[in-house]
Amino acid sequence: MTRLHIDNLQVGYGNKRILNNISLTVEQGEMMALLGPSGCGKTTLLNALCGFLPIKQGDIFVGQRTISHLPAEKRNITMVFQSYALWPHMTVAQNIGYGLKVQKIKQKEIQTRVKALLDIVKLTGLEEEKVTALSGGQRQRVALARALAIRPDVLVLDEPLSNLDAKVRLAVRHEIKALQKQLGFTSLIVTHDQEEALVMADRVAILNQGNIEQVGTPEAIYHAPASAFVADFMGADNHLTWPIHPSMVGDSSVITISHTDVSQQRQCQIYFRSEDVSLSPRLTDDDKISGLMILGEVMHSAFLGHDYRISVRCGAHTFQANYQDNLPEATSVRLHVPAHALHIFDHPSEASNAPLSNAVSV
Ligand SMILES: Nc1ncnc2c1ncn2[C@@H]1O[C@H](COP(=O)(O)OP(=O)(O)OP(=O)(O)O)[C@@H](O)[C@H]1O
Repeated sequence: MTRLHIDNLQVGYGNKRILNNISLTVEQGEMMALLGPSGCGKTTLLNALCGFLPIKQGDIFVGQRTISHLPAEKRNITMVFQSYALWPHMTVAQNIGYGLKVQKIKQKEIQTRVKALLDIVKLTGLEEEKVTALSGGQRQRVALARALAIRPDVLVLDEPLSNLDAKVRLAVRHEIKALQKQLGFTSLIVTHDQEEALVMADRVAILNQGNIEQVGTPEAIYHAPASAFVADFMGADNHLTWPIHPSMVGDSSVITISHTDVSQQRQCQIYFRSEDVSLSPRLTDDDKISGLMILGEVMHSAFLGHDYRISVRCGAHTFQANYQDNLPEATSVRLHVPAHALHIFDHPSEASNAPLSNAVSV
């Protein structure tokens, strides 16, 4: 396996541009997750890499080799599809060995490789079964083994787990990750599931409307989102614009912030996760508090299992906080978010949408 480098790639359908100047490197042996909302261009990028879709501009390198001009079968990039795309009339072993047969590899060598792969994906004993007799998780492992059989330079996986039910999905997720570590294959996995990307990938690339918004380790993407889009997409579901316009806060509601990066002069957007909110059902007058403080009223509570999701109204705003108890409607509450959990960005009306520091002491 080897390094994949995408340089300034533009791809579209007819006159419709879908990917704008994408540059991305997946290091040798690395698993990169490509994460983004529906329609942002994830599948388009994979199709362009595999040679199923022509590129309009830019280049794709596998190691030192440029492959943009090569037909799909000469690129040595293999795709694992969401739908498995197995041959239903073939056995497990025939499916795994299919690509090797096409490459006219000797039968003995095919048998050796198929046997080794059956062992790796834990399907030994099922080699003579028809794939239609297998479960979804087993079929996806056959698809993975088939893809690995031809020893591709790069493996791309297009939402490989989305047809599996929740429990099997968790198991196969860990199996693929363990296999990737064991065999060290270079891979790009597409998903729209944040948790899947964080668990499986060494690094994550966030795609938004055909542009890369951020590339980083799962921790960096989660704790230090580079844009308002990434913060929102990665679960910072509470949002407000600062300074608050007086009309947005009622007489009995208060939002205050003590944060060195936030001034009354400069407009910014503040994002935070509901799990980072401390809710207290008593209104205490604590002026030593730092970070964001919000006084409001409970609108409703929803039972989540481990705790409750409390919706709190503050003027024209609604915020979400997690809390251990159910709270009656109209209870007065205080929400507090520590400074380090606030993700603060310039307002779009300002010059850029760059993050201001979100980890300063206040
Ligand atoms: N064959 C096509 N012709 C024209 N437009 C297309 C075609 N295929 C996809 N598109 C458009 O390209 C954009 C990106 O689609 P793509 O399938 O790459 O998104 P995605 O991020 O993979 O979405 P999802 O998560 O829903 O699979 C969408 O606006 C889609 O409508």
